[in-house]
Amino acid sequence: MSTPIYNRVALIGLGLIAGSMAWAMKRGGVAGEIVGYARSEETRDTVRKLGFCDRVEDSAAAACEGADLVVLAVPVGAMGGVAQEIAPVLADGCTVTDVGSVKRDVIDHVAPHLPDNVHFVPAHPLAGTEHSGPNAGFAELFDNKWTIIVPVPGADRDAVARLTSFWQALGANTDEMDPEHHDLVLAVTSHTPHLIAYTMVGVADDLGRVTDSEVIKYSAAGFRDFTRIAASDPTMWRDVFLTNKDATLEILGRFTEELFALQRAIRTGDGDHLFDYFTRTRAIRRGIIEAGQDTDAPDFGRAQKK
Ligand SMILES: NC(=O)c1ccc[n+]([C@@H]2O[C@H](COP(=O)([O-])OP(=O)(O)OC[C@H]3O[C@@H](n4cnc5c(N)ncnc54)[C@H](O)[C@@H]3O)[C@@H](O)[C@H]2O)c1
Ligand SMILES: O=C(O)C(=O)C[C@]1(C(=O)O)C=C[C@@H](O)C=C1
Repeated sequence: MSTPIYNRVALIGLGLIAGSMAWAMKRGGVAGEIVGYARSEETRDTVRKLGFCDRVEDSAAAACEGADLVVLAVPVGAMGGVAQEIAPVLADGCTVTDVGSVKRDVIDHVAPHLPDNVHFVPAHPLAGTEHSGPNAGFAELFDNKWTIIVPVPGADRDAVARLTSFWQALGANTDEMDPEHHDLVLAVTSHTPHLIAYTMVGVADDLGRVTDSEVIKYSAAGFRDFTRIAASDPTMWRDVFLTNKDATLEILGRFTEELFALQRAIRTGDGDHLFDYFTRTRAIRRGIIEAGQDTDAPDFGRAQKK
């Protein structure tokens, strides 16, 4: 068993991400002790039975006492309130991090509550599933996925380096970004695609001439992928869109323009436009497969290139 990177890790919010972190910490001997807290008593009891925390406390403050790493793993809109609650008990020199899907808003709402003698190092693991809650976590979630570390100006480099080693020990690859760029990149690669999936499934549900049972029975692979994404947690995604407003609206504006252009090409029979567009988008997919970023993809993408 390797030497723990942190002696005591406090997880606040015990759902998919915290549960996966805890299982991955246990797998790699990354933490001396894992202490947890979630708002609902039912979740706390479930985690006591699941056993991914060594100790589950009945308040966020009690869970954070003596921790050298505190992880905020609650919906983005709840981060500020939790930071305010735990601030008085944070140990001198400890690191506070978060796993929120949006970074600018979390920094703006968490940093003002934290005392000067703790290090705040925001982060975002780019890994998840459509499932939520403590039963959804698993140790392999972060293996070979990216975690983006988003240091605040003047961040203590030792604290950043230690959190980076921590994420690497959980199986992730790491990169650094500033919060604005992070939020724009994620608006393109995660947030707007989720909104499109929610919309498409909503359209199918609203369509009177195609029944829900037909949608379920005849759903083709593309639509089925949309339904998986659209089954994601409503609280989490409500908070993502409310807190990454500007970047999401910018990407959505561009999306709508391109959609209208495609709509026009279909109406006017402009096959060249459709063909050229689809050729360009196929190159993006091939790029992802060639970079080894889609571990679910069959090998044919690479084989075809040879
Ligand atoms: N699900 C994903 O794919 C994914 C991926 C990366 C990052 N994230 C981010 O990670 C965070 C957690 O997401 P998740 O998927 O683990 O969610 P989840 O719904 O599985 O778990 C959230 C947990 O937080 C608890 N909680 C909610 N409000 C709270 C509060 N005020 N105080 C204490 N506990 C509270 C809930 O009871 C639950 O235990 C979110 O900020 C999300 O944006 C999610
Ligand atoms: O795989 C999924 O189900 C996800 O939606 C995970 C996903 C993503 O968009 O890739 C969702 C939100 C995150 O903040 C990070 C990862």
